[in-house]
Amino acid sequence: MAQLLTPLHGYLSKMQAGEKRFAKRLEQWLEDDYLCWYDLPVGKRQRYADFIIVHPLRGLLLLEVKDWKLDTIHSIDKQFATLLTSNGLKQVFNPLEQARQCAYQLVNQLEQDPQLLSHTGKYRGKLAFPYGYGVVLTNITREQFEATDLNEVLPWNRVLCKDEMLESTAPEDFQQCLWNMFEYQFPKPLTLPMLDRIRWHLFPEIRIGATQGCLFEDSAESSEADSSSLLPDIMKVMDMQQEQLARSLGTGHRVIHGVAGSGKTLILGFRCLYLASLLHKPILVLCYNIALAARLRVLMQEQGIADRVNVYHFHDWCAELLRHHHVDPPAYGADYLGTLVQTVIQAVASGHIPRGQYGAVMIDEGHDFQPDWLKLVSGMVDPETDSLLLLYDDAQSIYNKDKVLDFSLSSVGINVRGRTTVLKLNYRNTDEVFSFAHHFARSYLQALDSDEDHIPLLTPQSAGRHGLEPELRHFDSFSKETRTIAHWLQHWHDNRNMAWSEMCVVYRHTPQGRQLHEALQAAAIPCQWLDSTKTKKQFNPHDDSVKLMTMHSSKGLEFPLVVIAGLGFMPEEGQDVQAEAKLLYVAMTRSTEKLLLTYHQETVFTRLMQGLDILPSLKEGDSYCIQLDS
Ligand SMILES: Nc1ncnc2c1ncn2[C@@H]1O[C@H](COP(=O)(O)OP(=O)(O)OP(=O)(O)O)[C@@H](O)[C@H]1O
Repeated sequence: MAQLLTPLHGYLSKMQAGEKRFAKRLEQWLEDDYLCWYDLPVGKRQRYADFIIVHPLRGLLLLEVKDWKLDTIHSIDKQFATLLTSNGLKQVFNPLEQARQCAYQLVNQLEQDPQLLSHTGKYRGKLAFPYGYGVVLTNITREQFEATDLNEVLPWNRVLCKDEMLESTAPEDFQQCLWNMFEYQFPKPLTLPMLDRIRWHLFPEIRIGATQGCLFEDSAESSEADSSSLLPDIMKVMDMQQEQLARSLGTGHRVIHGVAGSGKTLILGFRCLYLASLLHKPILVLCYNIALAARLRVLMQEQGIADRVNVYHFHDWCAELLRHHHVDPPAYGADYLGTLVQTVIQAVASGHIPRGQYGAVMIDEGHDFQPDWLKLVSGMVDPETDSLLLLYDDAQSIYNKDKVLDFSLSSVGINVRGRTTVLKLNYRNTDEVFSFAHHFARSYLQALDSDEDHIPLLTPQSAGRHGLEPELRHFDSFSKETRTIAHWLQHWHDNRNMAWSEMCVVYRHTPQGRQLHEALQAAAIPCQWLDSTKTKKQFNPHDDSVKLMTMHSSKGLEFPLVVIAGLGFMPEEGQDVQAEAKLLYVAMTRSTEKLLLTYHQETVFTRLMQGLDILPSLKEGDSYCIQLDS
């Protein structure tokens, strides 16, 4: 079965009858290695092709689908067709010319990418794979076609007719009609990286990295020669599952249950961008973590949609709702936050705060939300769109002390039967960091009963990127630990060309944060300490400073280098060991490249880590850390 990357269920209502039939045939009759998209704007000039099909050996095919009947075609030439409609004669483009132009635009763009070209032989300098284009006439049979002179403007091999896509048609015959539309065949199949590059060029919105998130290229007029010199060597795009998921999120409620680093926030970004161009009401993005909310706000600003997407951490949103609707907030005191939430819930119940205010609501890190919060938030979605997305990873639930999600989602107004997707592949961490974190945490993470309404605990898989082994370092005292960390940071900055903004130091308790901050200040290292609500709200990952924060604050964030300091203080006596282990797991999985863990006294965690045979044996002077305090 072909992979339809624009999943049919979201598009069937938009499709003409013939398009629906054709899409179903593609899904049924093409094998797994065919990729198909429907009705997406492609490339620089944002032209639409009804269908795009890519196959590793066959190449790239663009198709226009027409439900025309023979007697509705008044006249047709190579450029235009005149149709008899209920409103009289109507002139439209010849569909083959449409498909041809779209194909040439794309081919021109793809030919700017040296990695997609042949470098030898007669096709040197041309695409290293074939391409074709054609027309599907869903209401004209081959016999009818041949009885006319249509062949003069629609060559027979570039047309697939009604009787070639019937239920009774043999799949091989259907495929043959598609392959007749290619003029050439190449012996070598497209490699996976080439397929990713093609997707990168076709659909800017699925790019990851510098240009990730653009739904539209900067300028349709920008010179192709210019852009070719800027093409990255490695093109990162969403994987097929992520792309399919991102494109399939239509109306209704949806849960994405993904392991740490599986691209949940990436999909949220795609979704915001897409919906911002469609919806009239604002979009609400909520999370629990203040620093994550700040990071997401930066993301929305970078996408140019900050005016249409409201990002808050949950309690900030509650306070903002009260302010905006002139409802008195509770007095500061014990359980201020709990009372704040209850005040909002009551104000909504009494009609002082209207429901359904948002065109779409997205909840990142939904595992930290309590049932009454989710109920409140789900009531805020405009019933017309009913668009709610909950992103979730139980292994990272670090705030709820009680058993997490020990309630059904339907009990809080979230209806996701049949609409839960699981993402298991961790892209953020290197295989080394990922294995270390996973081996450490797995004995503490217990699976909950799972059905679609309750969220199971997932076993993550590594995407397989390799890097340095994590390191665990012991010191005689915590003060020596903090001074050494400061020295290492300086070393990486000066000798390893690492920007300050790429480094993060995390700790468990405030006194350790203070000591670390003092050590970094004493070493004159630019440092942003997220020690208050104000500084967390000001967090900007791009600021040229080392970030210092608690493990809780680090959730949802990522940095090339993560130093986890003060392991000797974890877990403290009387603390819930499982909860502390989860917290440590969250902190470890923030690292995209290097992970360093430090401690000054043994604990149950450091002993467990030393027992993990994946830790490297440390040789003096032979590590990426530098020797200090000789
Ligand atoms: N298909 C992919 N190819 C390459 N990199 C990817 C892919 N998907 C995600 N990433 C990268 O992996 C990292 C983690 O993605 P993201 O922050 O969206 O994950 P997450 O599921 O929200 O993680 P967490 O729950 O731990 O916060 C990001 O740097 C993102 O760019």
